[in-house]
Amino acid sequence: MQIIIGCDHAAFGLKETVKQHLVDSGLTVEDVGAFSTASVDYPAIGRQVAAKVSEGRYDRGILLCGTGIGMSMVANRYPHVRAALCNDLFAALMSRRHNDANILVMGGRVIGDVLALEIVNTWMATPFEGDRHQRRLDQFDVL
Ligand SMILES: O=C(CO)[C@H](O)[C@H](O)[C@H](O)COP(=O)(O)O
Repeated sequence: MQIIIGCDHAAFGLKETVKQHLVDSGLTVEDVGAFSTASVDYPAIGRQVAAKVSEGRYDRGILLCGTGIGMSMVANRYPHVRAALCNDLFAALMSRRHNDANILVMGGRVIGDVLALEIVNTWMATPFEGDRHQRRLDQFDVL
């Protein structure tokens, strides 16, 4: 599975931790930054990740910012992107089972590294249940 990851300055440390965890798990990860804690504007990073997932160039994306809210807003403007803000394990589980989320968003100022890695593990391992949930996803793109 090909993963693309991005963050802003507020979640740089968490991004490094998550990226290393994914690489250690044998996954290929493209990192589009940020590459330090110097202040950057999160939309520029969120757009890179969302565009590549939207185009089908990556199976899954991970976006990290201070709260996760701004990255979620940016990513969900792209067709075929289902970005889910998951700062807890239940949201991570359900975003995969019911929403087939293809971008995981977390807030680096909200959760700690240990919980974040558990969320990543859950989100990566949980399959989409399809059926009635697919019917509902099919109703997303009405414009
Ligand atoms: O949480 C955010 C917006 O939803 C962003 O992730 C940013 O991290 C946050 O706004 C950055 O704030 P800062 O005061 O510029 O560090």
